[in-house]
Amino acid sequence: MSDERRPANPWPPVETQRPEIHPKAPGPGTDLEMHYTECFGCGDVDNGLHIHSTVGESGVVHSRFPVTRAHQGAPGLAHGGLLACAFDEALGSTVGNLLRRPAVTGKLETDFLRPVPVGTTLFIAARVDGVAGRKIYASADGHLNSADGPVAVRARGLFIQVGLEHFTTHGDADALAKFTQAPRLRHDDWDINP
Ligand SMILES: CCCCCCCCCCCCCC(=O)SCCNC(=O)CCNC(=O)[C@H](O)C(C)(C)COP(=O)(O)OP(=O)(O)OC[C@H]1O[C@@H](n2cnc3c(N)ncnc32)[C@H](O)[C@@H]1OP(=O)(O)O
Repeated sequence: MSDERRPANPWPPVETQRPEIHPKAPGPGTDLEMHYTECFGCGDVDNGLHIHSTVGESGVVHSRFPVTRAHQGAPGLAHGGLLACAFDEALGSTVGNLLRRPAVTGKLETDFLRPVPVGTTLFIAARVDGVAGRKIYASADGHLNSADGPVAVRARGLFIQVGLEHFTTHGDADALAKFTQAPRLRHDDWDINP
């Protein structure tokens, strides 16, 4: 089905406020470092997605996902679940870097409009659309092979702001300590009160 014929639900689905870019958010032109070396999306992980992101103008973050044979589902084509993963990363990174609020994915929906062949690079443009209390709504378009190439995948995500104890309670406290000691990620520069 073409994009135009897909039913369009209102987005964001609730009344929201305009997102406020954090004063210490990286500015336009900044290449974002991997937020965690072991992250499957942006980290230095064998057969990971190796996504690189750059802050663009007007609250847009541009991410590139080079699709390799390690990312196949059908022969020669990217696996849909890994494409969803790429958008989770791109959206989560946009929320985290621009708002500097720790947040986790509550809901992620994807529209797969065109196949994404191995050997292509998906250019993902993501933005924060609105904020309602702890709920942060973000969306992204994934273009084939260039920033203005045809849109192959679209995604919308709801991120829920959490306190840092979310990660120490449910995750690896030592890894989190290393994560938040990195100068760029100092958590006293975050908005951590949900
Ligand atoms: C400088 C910084 C850089 C950092 C870069 C970082 C990059 C990171 C990149 C990595 C990217 C990868 C990122 C990842 O992979 S994150 C990993 C994947 N996600 C998770 O593991 C999250 C698991 N879920 C939970 O922990 C809890 O369920 C959470 C914390 C989400 C909510 O449990 P909590 O008990 O705390 O809150 P609540 O249940 O009262 O909900 C609160 C509000 O939210 C609404 N709600 C919740 N869920 C949904 C839903 N599905 N649809 C619609 N609405 C939903 C809910 O109705 C309520 O609304 P309201 O009643 O208030 O109106």
